[in-house]
Amino acid sequence: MRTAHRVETVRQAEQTLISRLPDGTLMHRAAAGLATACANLLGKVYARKVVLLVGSGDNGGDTLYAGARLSRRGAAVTAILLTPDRTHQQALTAFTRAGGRTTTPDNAQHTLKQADLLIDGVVGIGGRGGLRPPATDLIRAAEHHHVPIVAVDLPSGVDADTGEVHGEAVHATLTVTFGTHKPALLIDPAREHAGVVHLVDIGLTLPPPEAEALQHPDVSALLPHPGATSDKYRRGVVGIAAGSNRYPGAAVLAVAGALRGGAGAVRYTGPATAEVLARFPETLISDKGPKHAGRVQAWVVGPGAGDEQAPVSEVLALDDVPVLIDADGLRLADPGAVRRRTAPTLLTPHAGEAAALLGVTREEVESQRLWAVRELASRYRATVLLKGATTLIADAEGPVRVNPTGTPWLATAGSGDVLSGLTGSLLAAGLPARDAGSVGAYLHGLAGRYAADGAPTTAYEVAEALPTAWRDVTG
Ligand SMILES: NC(=O)C1=CN([C@@H]2O[C@H](COP(=O)(O)OP(=O)(O)OC[C@H]3O[C@@H](n4cnc5c(N)ncnc54)[C@H](O)[C@@H]3O)[C@@H](O)[C@H]2O)[C@@H](O)CC1
Ligand SMILES: [K+]
Repeated sequence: MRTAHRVETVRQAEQTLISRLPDGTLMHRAAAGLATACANLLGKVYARKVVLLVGSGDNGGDTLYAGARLSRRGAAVTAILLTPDRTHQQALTAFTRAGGRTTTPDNAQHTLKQADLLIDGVVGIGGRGGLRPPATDLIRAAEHHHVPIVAVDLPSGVDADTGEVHGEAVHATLTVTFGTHKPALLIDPAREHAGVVHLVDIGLTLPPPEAEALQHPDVSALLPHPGATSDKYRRGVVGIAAGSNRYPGAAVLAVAGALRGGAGAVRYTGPATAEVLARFPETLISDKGPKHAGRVQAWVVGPGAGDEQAPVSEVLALDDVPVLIDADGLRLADPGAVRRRTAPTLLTPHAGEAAALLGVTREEVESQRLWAVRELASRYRATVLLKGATTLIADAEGPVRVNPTGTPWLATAGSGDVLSGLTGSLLAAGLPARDAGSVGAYLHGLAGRYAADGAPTTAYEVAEALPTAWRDVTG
């Protein structure tokens, strides 16, 4: 599990540790990890030209100490001091003693152009807002000359706690972060600025995180494993109330996902019976609507539903069954009915659907994804899975889950229907809504990568790749 903590939490953990250690220990740990990561990126250090962009806080201090280490190993290191009178003094002394040179922003253009590496020490967790001049121009110049950038703790300019970006921010090749990830390193749009993220352990003891990203072993541990005595009912039956005369394909794709999600059986109700049976003869069919469909451990409602209100209301009224609401179902669901439910409810909007539910623009959702997912979870008293390049899964409280496996190729018609079926199946197999959502998103993302393999793919192929993703995770 990768975990991310808010700035306030990091500072508290640091204070506890600092009081027990000799002065400067943490900064030296951070700088040592940073210098090693930079050396690895450079390949060889001797005679390489390294430029430091040094801000006014301890982030600049880390950078100068790392620069001193690289200088001792033979690199030609130049520090651009953004605010010379407010530079970390001890670090600056160590840096110049190690042979490092300093310059001012006005004289830095030529040095930057020739650099093999730029280390961004403008701001870390103490940063507020986007990049400010003169750092803005210097970063732009480095990006223009294709100089690789290593961000110290965070790419400067991003908001550490939310992943929001207000103004300009560094685009790093590598971010070396200390003690724990920060939410901005997992959540878009900031995450896209971080490049590869490397965590340096500086010995912090931390409370539960603000955000977390599952990895293979976490997903493997959560996946349902049928025992010798499991029959199809014990493995769970997932009900799919989806599709319409206009969109029968959504039903087929939701069933395709559901059949690969670990439930023992898939029951379908809706107008696309013929299409579903033609593709999947193993589906149980019910023509009486969700309420009288027979035993079901979780319902999926909404994909391709068009304006069919009745199945949505019926499913929401089934108070002892977990329900996943997707696509058209989100628009058709009465918020009061969702809030009143006692069994788990999982809403799975994309940014546009989330915007409509929140009464804001799509751009607002995309730029404030953490806020949007939490706000929806709190308004609906439900678990919410907000789809995107990094899908977020949140309850009103507790760590938000961030899915790390997404691929842009998943932005294809019908891909969301497969995800709803798959996730509903996991719900039926007994996973709590947050786990079903995060495991579903994880497998779906991996399957998308397998199906695409660098070329456009289709939703149906994503569903077909789900068993490969499952085996990859458990193997
Ligand atoms: N506290 C600790 O024990 C440790 C801190 N470490 C480093 O210290 C950093 C935090 O240091 P600080 O609290 O000094 O804060 P920062 O160095 O992140 O930044 C604060 C300074 O930047 C200025 N500033 C804020 N926003 C700005 C912007 N948009 N543009 C330009 N300047 C801006 C502020 O006026 C302030 O002087 C961490 O990110 C990490 O790199 C590490 O050495 C590990 C240990
Ligand atoms: K930084």
